[in-house]
Amino acid sequence: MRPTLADYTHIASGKVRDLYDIDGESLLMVVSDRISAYDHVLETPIPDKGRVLTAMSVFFFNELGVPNHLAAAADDSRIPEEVLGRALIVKKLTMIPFECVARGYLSGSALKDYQATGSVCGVTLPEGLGEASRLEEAIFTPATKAAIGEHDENITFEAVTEKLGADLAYRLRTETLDIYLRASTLTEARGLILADTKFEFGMDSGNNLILADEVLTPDSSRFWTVEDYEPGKVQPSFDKQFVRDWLTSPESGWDRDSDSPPPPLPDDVVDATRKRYIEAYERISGLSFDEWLGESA
Ligand SMILES: Nc1ncnc(-c2cnn(Cc3cccc(F)c3)c2)c1Cl
Repeated sequence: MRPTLADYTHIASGKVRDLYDIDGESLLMVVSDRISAYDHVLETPIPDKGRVLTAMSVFFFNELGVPNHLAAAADDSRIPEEVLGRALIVKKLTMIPFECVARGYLSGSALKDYQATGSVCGVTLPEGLGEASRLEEAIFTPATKAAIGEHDENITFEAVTEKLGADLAYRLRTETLDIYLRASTLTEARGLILADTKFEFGMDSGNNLILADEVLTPDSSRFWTVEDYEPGKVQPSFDKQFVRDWLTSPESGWDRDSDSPPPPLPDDVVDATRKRYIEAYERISGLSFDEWLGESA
């Protein structure tokens, strides 16, 4: 007989995820089927999104072979039935208060910083770069963790050093770039560009650096297709483009610049998006999503 979520203490919520305390040492990280777009959490869930993103994190935690916070199998008996397949038991860590972002391509806030200053997080880049330019070498672009609804703020490596000391700052940069390089090599061989990704690290009681949170999911990363890659313009998001296109089409009746919440998504957009998440997982992992535990929504 599995426990229920009510047996656990809710301790944090992100836009699409929730964190519970199990016993003071282990946490339950629950991924919902919610999807966000244009800084709004949409009212229409994407069935199985939580399970696919959980399966992706587990695949990469196993693939990368670096110390991580997974503390039990994905079918551990402490995981409630209602979240089986989209929840993981993780070791409670002392989290490092910075988002560790690796970028192999210039996009989003990094592109804005580059266009304003010629650099990103204090790293000067070559002239003449634009939207989605591939960088000769991936860069470490740390950021402060913003509250829900706010944007993370890019900071310099020196600022991280000031806060954490040089040793830990160097280790974070090295780990972040090493993992990005290995993951992006793997995904690109399967036709998907990992343009950038965000890691979170924590320290365990033995003062070891542990890879935590979600890893290399479409919520923590930008995925583009190799096939459609064309620098100089905003690349279509592998997983969210159907949602973005519909929300900005006349059919939705929504004005992105207004404060009004986005309307519910039509079934065909939901279904196409669900299929994209499953496609990303199956192409990257080489596994069938049908084999992943939990009930398909
Ligand atoms: N292993 C860990 N130990 C201690 N704390 C965390 C931790 C705290 N915050 N977050 C991000 C977050 C916020 C909201 C919902 C989420 F599912 C995740 C992760 C972790 Cl992963």
